[in-house]
Amino acid sequence: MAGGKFITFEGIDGAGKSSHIDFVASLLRRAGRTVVHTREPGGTPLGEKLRELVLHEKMHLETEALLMFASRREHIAQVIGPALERGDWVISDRFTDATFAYQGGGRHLDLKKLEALEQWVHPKLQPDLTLLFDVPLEVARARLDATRTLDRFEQEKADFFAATRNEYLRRADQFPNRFRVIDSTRSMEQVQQQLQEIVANL
Ligand SMILES: Nc1ncnc2c1ncn2[C@@H]1O[C@H](COP(=O)(O)OP(=O)(O)OP(=O)(O)O)[C@@H](O)[C@H]1O
Ligand SMILES: Cc1cn([C@H]2C[C@H](O)[C@@H](COP(=O)(O)O)O2)c(=O)[nH]c1=O
Repeated sequence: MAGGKFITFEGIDGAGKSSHIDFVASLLRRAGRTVVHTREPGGTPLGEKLRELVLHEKMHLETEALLMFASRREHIAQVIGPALERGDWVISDRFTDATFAYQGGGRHLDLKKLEALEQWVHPKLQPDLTLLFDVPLEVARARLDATRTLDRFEQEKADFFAATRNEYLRRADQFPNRFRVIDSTRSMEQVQQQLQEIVANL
């Protein structure tokens, strides 16, 4: 795929990633890039229907993981792949690292099964850059409690988020060339400053 780059935003619920996506998108647009801003699960009409299901219906752990990858398959076919082919830059609020962190780390699904699904669904596609917004659980929880009605994931207990966060950090260690860990306990301005430096170096 020529020209464009694929940037993903990750972190436990309430870490602050969504607050900074528009900021990064506008930095890139100012630099003359065409930006496609999307999200997972979701990003397509079918993916958004699957999002409603996985965020609100009780289901078997493996069904949940398979639906995440079903949504992703459609997302790559309809949105991510064509955008990168056109040379656009794609910013996605979550991608496959979220499945490893939430279903693998948080729910303890065998990582080998997830690796097999990843190989099936996108054997050649990986983000060029993954921004991991990292905060202690209590900070994330306080931010969520202050702002919204919680979905099925957001209602999980502290040990689920501890395991999810650990898996994110383990992957950041495993793929240091792709991940940048953002200390999201800092102020919005400080986080934006760091993002500006990262984007300038892309
Ligand atoms: N650096 C920060 N300092 C203080 N508050 C922040 C910071 N970043 C985000 N917030 C606030 O925390 C709340 C949650 O942020 P946001 O929705 O961006 O989190 P998120 O990681 O995208 O969560 P989710 O994945 O559940 O959507 C928002 O009210 C936001 O304004
Ligand atoms: C892609 C993906 C997402 N999730 C979870 C993580 C979040 O709790 C929700 C998505 O909502 P948000 O607005 O981005 O916070 O879904 C998951 O468990 N597995 C995945 O692969």
